[in-house]
Amino acid sequence: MGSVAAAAAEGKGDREEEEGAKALLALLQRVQSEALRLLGPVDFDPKLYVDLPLAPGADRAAAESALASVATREEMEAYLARYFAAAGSDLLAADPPDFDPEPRGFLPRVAAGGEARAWALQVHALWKDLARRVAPDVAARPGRHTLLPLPGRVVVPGSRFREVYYWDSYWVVRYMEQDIAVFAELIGDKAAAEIFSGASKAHAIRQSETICGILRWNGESLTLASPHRPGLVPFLDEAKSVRVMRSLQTSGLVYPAGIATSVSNTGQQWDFPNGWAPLQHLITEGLLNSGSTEAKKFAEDIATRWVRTNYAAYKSTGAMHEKYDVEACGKSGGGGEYKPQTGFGWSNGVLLSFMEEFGWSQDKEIGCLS
Ligand SMILES: OC[C@H]1O[C@H](O[C@H]2O[C@H](CO)[C@@H](O)[C@H](O)[C@H]2O)[C@H](O)[C@@H](O)[C@@H]1O
Repeated sequence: MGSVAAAAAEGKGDREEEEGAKALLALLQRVQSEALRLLGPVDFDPKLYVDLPLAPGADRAAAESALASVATREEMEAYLARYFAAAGSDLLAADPPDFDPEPRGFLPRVAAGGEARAWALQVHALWKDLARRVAPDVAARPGRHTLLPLPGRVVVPGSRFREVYYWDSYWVVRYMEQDIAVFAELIGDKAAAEIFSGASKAHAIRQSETICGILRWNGESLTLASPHRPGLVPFLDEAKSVRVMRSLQTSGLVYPAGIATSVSNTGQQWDFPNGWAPLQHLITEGLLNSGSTEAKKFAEDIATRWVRTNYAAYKSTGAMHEKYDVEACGKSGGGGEYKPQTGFGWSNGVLLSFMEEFGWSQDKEIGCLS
């Protein structure tokens, strides 16, 4: 085939894939509505349906027609098994061959031989479970998947959150810029692609100069790289820092196991009594960046509560959680639209970041103080 003809054929193929992707989304929306009708709200997780890739060899048009005759929960199960592959099956485990179970410079201020360090190493090992790569079929036949292809390894939050998440990634890995550059390229935003690609390269250079506290696989950092992020948390002068701290201390948000998300108990997950790792981290960073010794002590106090509750919950459940209940040490969070999830990207990143920043001495109790 001549090059013009080949390019035309390729363009036609791209258009077909694009139309296929739109049609798949429309079909999955219909499947989702049907599933809600048949399963009822309790057993229904809306995210499952939008994550379904077409099964190898399954025909989308046939799946569209067959949906009309699905009338029971059992028929829905059979229908899904026939036409779709499992949700998340287009993200493959990506066990990093060069994973170092205890990298050089790992948490230098956490006492060797202690319980805290043994646990931190277990949390570090969780990155292996959370590493994924996108299956080759996603790029080859995008019309059969709802996932966007990313070129390298990625780290996912965990459980039902099977793909890369926007702000979660900040607490997981600084290399997020690389992924944003790819997404920007995909939607044709060349300017954004250049900015984020440049930022990614700049971080890569800075990362190679920073040794302590950065864990690497293949030259990529997999934890929150530095506890100090200029730009994200503003620097306040000492007087303002103390005012902000007092206001936080009297806000009704400070609890034995961390800072609550809000004072309203609505049953929603971003409300009381839940505490989320990124918020503990942002507040702690802000206090640390202040010129006030008292604010810095308060930052350590918040981090200590958070580490203890994470530890106690890990000991009793064997998992790191997406959110925690700040009312009691060792209790994971709940509420909202889906079952509480474990894994968990940003919780692990914040925990390791706190351990790095504040250390943990041999004689400091890691469990809950009763
Ligand atoms: O269904 C409620 C929300 O669930 C997701 O958001 C939650 O998990 C994300 C991944 O950890 C996290 O980035 C977000 O802050 C959490 O609220 C989903 O991404 C949301 O679209 C959805 O509304």
